[in-house]
Amino acid sequence: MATHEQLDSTSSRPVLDPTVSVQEKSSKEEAPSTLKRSAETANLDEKPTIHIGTRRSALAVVQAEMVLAALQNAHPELNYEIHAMSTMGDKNQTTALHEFGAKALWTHELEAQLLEGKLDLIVHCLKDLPTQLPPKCVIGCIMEREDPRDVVIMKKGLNYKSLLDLPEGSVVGTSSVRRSAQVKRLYPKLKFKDVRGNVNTRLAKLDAEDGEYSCLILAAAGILRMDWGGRITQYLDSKTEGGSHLYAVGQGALAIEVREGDEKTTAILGKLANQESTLSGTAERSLMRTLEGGCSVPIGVETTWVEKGKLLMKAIVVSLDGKQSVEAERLGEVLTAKDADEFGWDLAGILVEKGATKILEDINLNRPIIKEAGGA
Ligand SMILES: NCc1[nH]cc(CCC(=O)O)c1CC(=O)O
Repeated sequence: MATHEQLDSTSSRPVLDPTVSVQEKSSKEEAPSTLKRSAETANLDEKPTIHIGTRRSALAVVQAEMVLAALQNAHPELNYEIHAMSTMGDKNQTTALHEFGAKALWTHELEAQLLEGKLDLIVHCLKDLPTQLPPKCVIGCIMEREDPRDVVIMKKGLNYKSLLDLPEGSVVGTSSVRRSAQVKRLYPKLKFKDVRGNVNTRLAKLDAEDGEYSCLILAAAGILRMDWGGRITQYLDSKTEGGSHLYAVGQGALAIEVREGDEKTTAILGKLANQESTLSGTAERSLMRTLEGGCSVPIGVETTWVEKGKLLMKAIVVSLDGKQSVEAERLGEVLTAKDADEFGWDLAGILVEKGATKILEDINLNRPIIKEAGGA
């Protein structure tokens, strides 16, 4: 397919970049989670090394360092190295994300390294992981979720706090159709503009004096991990004044991808897994898989444990212009992965009964179809 070349021409071959790899040694004076130039690369002892793959953005590297710290704590008998790598999605900053129509763009170069054995695990935001992983790749664990909500960050110097405060015609920066569709639905007076790049780049664009954005909508999790929580002016959720705004499937949770059958690495990850985050993440992903949505379609969710083993999940599907929407919720017992899968599937079924398919079909019909290189 011609689209293969189109995408490939925007990227060069992925390489593991030694300048940003971290060689962890046993020496106590080294802060375990500090990224440093690896001048001295030799391990001074015989500890086996776990190779951790991640994308290269500042947030991705911070996340990999969090995982490294947790692993070091659980298994100090091992060495860890972070390999940060540019991916095709990082390099193509011009095409709107939803036009790629393929989430796997962000991950398959890392997965190739995983399958070759050059990496032992890959740290991802669960949100960025396609619901269908490539053959021989599996989720080894889902860690405890950070705040999953979206947040509003106002431009420096503006005195507004919330979306309700913004005057007519204000420009909201977001590249997510889930965010823009939900906000359009509630605030038709606002305008939307794509904002690309890593979280730090986006904040710089927001604050630029001649910048056109009044605010950005981002995931709380990324902002909090970068230690920029002070910039958050509003948290968005189902109870927000002005109207409900739901988050992306998997948002806020880190997931670790491993080779299928790699018992050794899977066992090492045991202590990092979080049961509630695993079950809610599984239920959300089951809903999305059933609706065949990706990050490119406006599906929002909110899952809450109302008591131990009892999950409440709200979901919304919105048309791109915000004019049509379907909402549903479900409360039930979720104790196992199988329960979680069925729970998500059931809620998807309710959404379909209420007309979600029509909205999703319209979106898919109007999108340029660009298939991922080698993708199905
Ligand atoms: N789209 C990129 C992306 N993938 C995951 C997060 C946030 C961190 C997380 O969900 O764990 C972000 C940034 C954002 O949406 O603001």
